[in-house]
Amino acid sequence: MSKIINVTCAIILKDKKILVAQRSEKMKLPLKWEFPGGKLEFNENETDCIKREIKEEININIEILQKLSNNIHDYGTFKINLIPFLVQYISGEIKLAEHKDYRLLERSQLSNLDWAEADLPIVEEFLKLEI
Ligand SMILES: Nc1nc2c([nH]c(=O)n2[C@@H]2O[C@H](COP(=O)(O)OP(=O)(O)OP(=O)(O)O)[C@@H](O)[C@H]2O)c(=O)[nH]1
Repeated sequence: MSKIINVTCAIILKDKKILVAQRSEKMKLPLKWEFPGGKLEFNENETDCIKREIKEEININIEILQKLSNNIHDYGTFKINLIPFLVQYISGEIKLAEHKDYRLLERSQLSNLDWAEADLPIVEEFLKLEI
């Protein structure tokens, strides 16, 4: 049985749009769309983790608005506990360190993406929020 990995991710609001990122060919789950984020480090809390990961991967600073429901998903070869945060863009120029691409989308466009499977319930929950 594979060990569970704790991963934080951020639904980033910028100019009333939502930032989504595409995984590169070299990453696990190649070319899938996801909310950027990454693995929780030893002794790190979830909010420090998401702020650090977004700075490292996207080069921007964020403010946390709300935590959404986590989703445990088994990919077969690995299992993750995906911990989502709704966040607001604060500052910085978007520069991708690892991802292949990103988009700033309207809510109505989110359902059309080829998402990493673990993100699907998170997209659903976000679409039900009244924001
Ligand atoms: N950051 C992020 N990872 C996600 C999401 N959904 C999802 O299934 N994952 C998975 O969670 C795992 C952790 O992501 P990561 O970006 O820190 O690590 P990685 O696998 O690219 O790095 P690694 O190859 O060094 O292990 C990845 O296997 C990724 O496929 C998501 O929305 N955001």
